[in-house]
Amino acid sequence: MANVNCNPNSASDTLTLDGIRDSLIRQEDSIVFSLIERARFPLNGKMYLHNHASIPGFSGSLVEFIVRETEAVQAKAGRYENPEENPFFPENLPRPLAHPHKYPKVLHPSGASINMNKAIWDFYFKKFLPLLVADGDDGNYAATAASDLACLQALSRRIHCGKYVAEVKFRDAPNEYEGPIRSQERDTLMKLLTFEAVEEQVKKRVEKKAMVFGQEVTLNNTSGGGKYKIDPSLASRLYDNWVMPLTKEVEVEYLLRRLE
Ligand SMILES: O=C(O)C(=O)C[C@]1(C(=O)O)C=C[C@@H](O)C=C1
Repeated sequence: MANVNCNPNSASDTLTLDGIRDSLIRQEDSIVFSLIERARFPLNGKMYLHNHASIPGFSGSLVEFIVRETEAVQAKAGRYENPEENPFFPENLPRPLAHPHKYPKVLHPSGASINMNKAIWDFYFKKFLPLLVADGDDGNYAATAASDLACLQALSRRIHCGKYVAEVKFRDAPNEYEGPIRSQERDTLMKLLTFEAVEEQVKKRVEKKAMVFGQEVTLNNTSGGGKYKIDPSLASRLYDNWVMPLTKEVEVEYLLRRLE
């Protein structure tokens, strides 16, 4: 079974760039499926309006309400004890009530302070979502918000795996990275960690996954006539414009702190 985790399952599992890339490839499936699920609903724009839902004792949009409440429940169950998981609303999260699982510590401790979720929230709602879904309002707000959260969590998990990618790149070539880390040269670090050929493959594969997962499956061999549940080129654009640039930003931020 392909590994969905960037964090190794046990302290003895070695961290390798190939292993982490395999996990990123597996996570593409989760991301593409979550987009297909969200695209079942129209925009349902009222969900995103501040205070439109008039929830007693709560100030914010309905989607914010659902994300905050869901994160609180998941925090109690220990979700954010996993160093791969980052909450969208980290303030005042309840402590875990469930018996904690011991995750192997492979990251530098200062990596925990990196949380890119504000940028993820902003691009997802302001730029990406209007391209993904049809205009309109079908009133299915709670189900729609739950599917937004599934997209956000899958994207956040993938983008924050940049911490593991950066850690393994540093361990594989400390001599190359130490100089630019000491002089805090962002641009040099960005160049060192970029592999354009890999990025091209990622974009092509994600587009293909959107075609394969988003086609109509029938029992006779007639295809859906080239109709897909989401536009395959949009999946590739999502990675090109936001997912990979933010993953690289996580990698740079991590490396800048790596020798603290
Ligand atoms: O695979 C890597 O080396 C990564 O750093 C991940 C990733 C990506 O986000 O997919 C980001 C930067 C590289 O240029 C290639 C791919």
